[in-house]
Amino acid sequence: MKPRTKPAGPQTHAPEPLGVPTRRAAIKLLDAVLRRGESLEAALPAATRMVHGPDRGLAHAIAAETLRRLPDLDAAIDGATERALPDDAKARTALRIALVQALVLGTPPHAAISTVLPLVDGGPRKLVHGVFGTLMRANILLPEIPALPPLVEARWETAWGEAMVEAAAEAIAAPPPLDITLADPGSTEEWRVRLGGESLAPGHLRLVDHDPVPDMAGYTDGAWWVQDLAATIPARMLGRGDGVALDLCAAPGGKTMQLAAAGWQTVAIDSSQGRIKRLRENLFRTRLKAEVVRADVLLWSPEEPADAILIDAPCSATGIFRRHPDVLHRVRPSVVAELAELQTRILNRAADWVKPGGTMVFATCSLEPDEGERQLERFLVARRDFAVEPVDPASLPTGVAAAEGGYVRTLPTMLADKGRLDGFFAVKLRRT
Ligand SMILES: C[S@@+](CC[C@H](N)C(=O)[O-])C[C@H]1O[C@@H](n2cnc3c(N)ncnc32)[C@H](O)[C@@H]1O
Repeated sequence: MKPRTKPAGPQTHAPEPLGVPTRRAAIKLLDAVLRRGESLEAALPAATRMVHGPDRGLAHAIAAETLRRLPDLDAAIDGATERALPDDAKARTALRIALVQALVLGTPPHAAISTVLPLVDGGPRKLVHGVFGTLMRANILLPEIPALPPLVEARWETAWGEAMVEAAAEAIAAPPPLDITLADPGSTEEWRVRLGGESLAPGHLRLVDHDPVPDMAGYTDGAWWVQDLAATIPARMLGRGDGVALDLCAAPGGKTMQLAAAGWQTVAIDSSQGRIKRLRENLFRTRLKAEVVRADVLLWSPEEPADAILIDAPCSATGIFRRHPDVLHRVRPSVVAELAELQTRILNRAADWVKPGGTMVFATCSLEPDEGERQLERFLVARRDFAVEPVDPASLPTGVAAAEGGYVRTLPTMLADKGRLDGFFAVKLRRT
């Protein structure tokens, strides 16, 4: 006879204490970046599947702030532990997110630790509790100017010098101000009066204090879109539209909208379905017109050569580290080398699509010379039918000038008293 068992019923679990799933999501985000080399943006949907509404934003904020302050958080942890914890130890991860909440995000210490401890149950709970308590009792503060990860610091010091490294460290302390681009540059003063802020170029406004973007006047009506000032430079370099412009690697469409608003007959090409969807939504909201093509530019080609081409090439994105601090921890030299090779292929292919006498702008939001200056050097050797076209100084934002080689290089040292600039490289080339 079979032994009697309890009838199977629905499984019940004790509900987790409030706030714990959000911290678990933050840890998943950190794992995705630090262990698997994914971007925060790409990891967000899967990591935050179990949290909703504002808790998603909180999970993202905990992970992003941890990445901003990682070397300083680790230094604090190492100063309070007898033996250094391995980089990927559960205890270190738990302490990082408890500390960042208490020291940066203003979470009361008891809430910061009580929402983290359940995540190390059955593991190093005592250690985490003890180290956190020691640091709180010592009233530690993180340094005002964050430390950059040592490998990034060394790489950027070699490329740009000490002053740039200092500026980058200051810049990582907080997310950048909000830059917006107006569809009609002629309305800049009108919108400056309505929204406040400062204009650093025609059609640009920089705002420090503002409402959530969708609630701001003019957003729903499509009068403007969010776009970092440095990111507007490549399309500014092409000037007013005169013919057909191909926008390669176009989504989510910041530069497509600039080109369309400047009068170019614009064709926007991108391979990503999700990002193309956002590009279409942006065009719909701003009522700007462009032909949208979903294609891999390494396989696609236009029916006819174009008057102008803008290549905002896929890159390491290290220039936008203020908004995407994950790049500081996941972009290794091998990643830069791979992307530089892809950029070379896209650039050489697109060069054949420029009409004789036409222009091409190549740009990357990178602080790695291999994705900018070196890329240009290689291209000019390979393509004798192209020359660097001088940039009209009036097309550049306040405080930005072309370098001696005719290209534009922006660094976080620039506009230091006005909220700084992202790192960008852009060059305008003419087919002779
Ligand atoms: C720097 S982002 C573009 C940003 C965009 N230009 C803007 O201003 O909003 C690079 C884009 O390149 C696209 N991309 C990457 N490889 C591609 C390829 N082989 N063909 C087409 N698009 C590609 C990515 O999907 C991504 O949207």
